[in-house]
Amino acid sequence: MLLALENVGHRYGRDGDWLFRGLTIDFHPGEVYALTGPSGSGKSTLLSLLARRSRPREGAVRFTDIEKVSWVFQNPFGSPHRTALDHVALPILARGEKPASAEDEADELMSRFGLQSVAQRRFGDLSGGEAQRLMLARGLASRPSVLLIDEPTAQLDRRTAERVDSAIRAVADPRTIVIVATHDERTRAACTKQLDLGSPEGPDYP
Ligand SMILES: Nc1ncnc2c1ncn2[C@@H]1O[C@H](COP(=O)(O)OP(=O)(O)OP(=O)(O)O)[C@@H](O)[C@H]1O
Repeated sequence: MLLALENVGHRYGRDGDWLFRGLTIDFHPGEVYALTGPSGSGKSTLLSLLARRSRPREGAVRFTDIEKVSWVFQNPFGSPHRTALDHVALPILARGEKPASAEDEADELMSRFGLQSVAQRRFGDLSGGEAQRLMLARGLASRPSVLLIDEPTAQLDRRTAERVDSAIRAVADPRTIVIVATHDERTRAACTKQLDLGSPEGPDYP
């Protein structure tokens, strides 16, 4: 499995400023990549290219054996009346697992993200940090080749954000390439590799 950028550059419009150019990097499963840079540096744009939602103006994004790309958005969303556990079990059932093994796998994911005690709580009653961690667990439950996470701590206070940062470490998975767009220095530090779109000398590579 390979996800790679080869000399990728992007700008909007024919005469727009280049957001980034010459990005070349291979992304590997098991790593958690922080994608950082100031507002407007192109983090969301690069996530869209990696999700195949748009194509780069120059260079190429290579997808080899990438079957599924999932997103975790900035604002957690779910079914307010369903339990937290259901949110994780459903994508496992959707993969075709039997109910008993879906339940075991969902339990394992809930404990991995410190959510055992809220497993039977309704989604609508979760705190912001719990809901955000649940989104990470749900993201992994669908077993994507690539998991894109957009600003996971933007809406959270500092203490809650710290628990999400430790969940960022838990999201590392040998089957999955994880890429986290973030402004947050602590979230960045929680990742295993860093890709900075905003450094004065141009992009920094891991
Ligand atoms: N569809 C579009 N058409 C024209 N310009 C766009 C489009 N999408 C984004 N831009 C511009 O491209 C630049 C980069 O936007 P992008 O959202 O990728 O940055 P970002 O680093 O994710 O910013 P933030 O941290 O504020 O979310 C911004 O100046 C934005 O206004």
